[in-house]
Amino acid sequence: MLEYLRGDTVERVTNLKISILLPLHPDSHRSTMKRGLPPKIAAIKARKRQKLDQSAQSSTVPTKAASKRCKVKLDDLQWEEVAMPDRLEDFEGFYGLEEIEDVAVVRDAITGTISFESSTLDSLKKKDAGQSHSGAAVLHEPEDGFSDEGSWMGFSDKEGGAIKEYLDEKDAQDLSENSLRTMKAAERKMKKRQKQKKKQDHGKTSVNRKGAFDILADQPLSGDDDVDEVDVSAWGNLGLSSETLRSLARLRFSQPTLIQSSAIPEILSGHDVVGKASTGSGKTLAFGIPILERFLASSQAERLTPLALIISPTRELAHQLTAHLTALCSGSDFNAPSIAAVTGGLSVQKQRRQLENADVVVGTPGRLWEVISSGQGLVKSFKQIQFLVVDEADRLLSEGHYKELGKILKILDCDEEKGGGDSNPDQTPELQRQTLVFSATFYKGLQQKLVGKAAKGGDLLNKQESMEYLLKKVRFLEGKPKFIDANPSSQMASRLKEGLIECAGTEKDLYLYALLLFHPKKRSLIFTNSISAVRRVTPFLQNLNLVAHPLHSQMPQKSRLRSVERFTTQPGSILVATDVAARGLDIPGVDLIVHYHLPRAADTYVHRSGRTARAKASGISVLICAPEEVAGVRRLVAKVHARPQQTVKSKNTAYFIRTLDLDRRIVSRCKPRATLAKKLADAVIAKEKIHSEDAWLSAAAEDLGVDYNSDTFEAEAPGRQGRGSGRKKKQNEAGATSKGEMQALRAELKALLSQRVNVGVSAKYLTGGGVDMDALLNGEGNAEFLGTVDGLGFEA
Ligand SMILES: Nc1ncnc2c1ncn2[C@@H]1O[C@H](COP(=O)(O)OP(=O)(O)OP(=O)(O)O)[C@@H](O)[C@H]1O
Repeated sequence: MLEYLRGDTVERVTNLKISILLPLHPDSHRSTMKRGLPPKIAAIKARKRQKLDQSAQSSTVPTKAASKRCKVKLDDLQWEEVAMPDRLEDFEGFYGLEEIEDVAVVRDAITGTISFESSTLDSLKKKDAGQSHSGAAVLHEPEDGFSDEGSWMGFSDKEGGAIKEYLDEKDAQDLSENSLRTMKAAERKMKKRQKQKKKQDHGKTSVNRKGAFDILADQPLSGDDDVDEVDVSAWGNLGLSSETLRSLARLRFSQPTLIQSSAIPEILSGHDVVGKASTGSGKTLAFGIPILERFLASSQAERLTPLALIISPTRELAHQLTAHLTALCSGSDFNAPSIAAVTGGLSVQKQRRQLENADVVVGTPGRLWEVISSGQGLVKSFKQIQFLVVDEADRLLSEGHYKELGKILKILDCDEEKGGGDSNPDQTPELQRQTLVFSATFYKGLQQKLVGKAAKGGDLLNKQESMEYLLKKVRFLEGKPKFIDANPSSQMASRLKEGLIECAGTEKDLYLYALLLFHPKKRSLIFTNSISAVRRVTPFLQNLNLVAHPLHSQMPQKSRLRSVERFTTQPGSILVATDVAARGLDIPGVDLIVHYHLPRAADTYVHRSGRTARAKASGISVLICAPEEVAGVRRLVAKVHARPQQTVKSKNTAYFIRTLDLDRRIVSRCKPRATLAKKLADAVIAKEKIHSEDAWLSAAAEDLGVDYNSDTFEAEAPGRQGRGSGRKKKQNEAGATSKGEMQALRAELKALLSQRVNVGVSAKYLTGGGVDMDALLNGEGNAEFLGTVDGLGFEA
């Protein structure tokens, strides 16, 4: 039986476990501060003691029920501190939790006074009697310790010595328990590695169901015979181990990219590095290879804490980085490091378990903070990492994203033994880790926002400014990191073609569809600025028989991964996404990027466009904009292409993004089907919305005990004529489309989709590459239209 203990209202309970949360202050004899222990160490000790006590009791005390109880004062009870989650140490020792087991709370039936009974002292006495626990404390009969009034008088000196002896013994056991745990952890790690090795030997992967990123991890494997034929001599002067060179051969990476050849030697020599290089230029391996080298060089037995922590702004990127680094080690003849992804949307418990064995941890700031700070001992373990990598650094350090990263950095940097932290810089411990910061973009606007000024424009930061900005946010080993700018003149991929399509704001859906028809069966990524647009555009395209998948942050994590997986595996599929997909995603074979909504900032334009033309591939990035947006877009793109010393205003040299030529007759032929597809999509969305609003209002009305009728509510609700009423009206109209009307619309659309739109198309497109003759002859391509985006005015 268990009851709450509240002042003197407590009833007699047996085997009560009392847990109280009490403020610790220096005067309290239970305070961890009084014992001179930092809260965390006290917590660990308490945990160990608790375990030992439990095992001692289970081995020495016959049963709790059978043991004899004696009266004891509340304050004389053997309170035990409870290990607190690391996060609570942020309260700087203000709170502590203590608990005690096996205490009976007794209320005198006549006087109503409360007293406590415990059998713990009794059990200690039994240990002394040498029943099973050698060297246990010597205690007198519990009754001897009580005064005539029955209150506990405390231990004599002799007895105090006995307790000390008992505790000393426990300390010795603490030590051996500690080493036992260390050995067990090492054993677990070794077993895991052996398992991995076995799987590698059998050419298996550790995942049953391959997701998008698992596929990436498996991708580059080839037979060992082929590996010997890959010439990796170009990596020769970077000082890499034979194991890493073999892995690179397996990946068929015969030479390093510029950022890799510049950054790897610096990192290997122990420097902090800030690396800037264009999208798709191999920044992941620029930090991944040195981490692998350090892993191979260090003895596995001596490392029981993670070697590296890699922080990514999005979940998808975190999983991709995990897969990319796994691919580097897949099929290798060495024991591969264990790489754990710690991202939101997946089980925290599972991730905590994975962390126990992880050599490299890749995660998003929010989940990392949650897992590290609420775990026990994880902060200590992460303080020992040798590499901290901040990928997409300008994003992670920007306003709105820095909060959680800042908390992680603070907790890793603070010395809890001295009460240090960034509020107490003198006591901030010396750094042991290297910090590696990577991105394709570092923006001035970011820095201005962070120092509280309004951001004007989005000018690129030069080296000096980037440094000043970074030094404010991140601690570096040497005070000043090495700054490596692999592409000082441009952050856009060299094989990227850019263009814009001008159309009325209300016709973006139509032009998007037409653009996709000009680009049949090619993997396309469409960016919008809002989740609602993703929800609308995806079914619109699906209604037009295009294979489209949604991706936004409000989707469940499993659906997010599924969308990316399908986009990666289905040829010619389309991903409609918010900017959650803008950074870092490395999906092979993305041919076309469409900015359905204009990017809000120059860095977003760079990163969105960077999802194509990666490594040595080529690709196309197209902005769809309304006439009034064109001038702004041109300025934004010119800014992105401006060289560091060049002003955007110097018209002669400024980059000028071309307007693409879509055959307007084809666009107008697409209009009826696009209109129908939009109508159908809007109707479905409106029905869903009305249904969910209705369900919410019905539930609210039920809670309030009032009747709810949606029609009356609509008619009588105040303020319904105000802002948004037009949209609401449209939504209601769309939602009112009957089943029969929907069926008729679908049939009409089906008939339209069975016709080709480019019958009798201008010969200009046939001869100018507008029609893909190979696809036509092979019976491939789009059923409605045969063409390629090269017909849009790009030079072949
Ligand atoms: N040395 C190399 N040779 C050939 N391909 C490489 C090499 N290094 C990396 N790659 C490939 O290049 C692609 C892009 O690499 P990665 O994702 O690291 O780019 P990134 O610079 O981080 O891009 P972003 O800025 O968009 O995040 C990946 O598919 C990767 O496998």
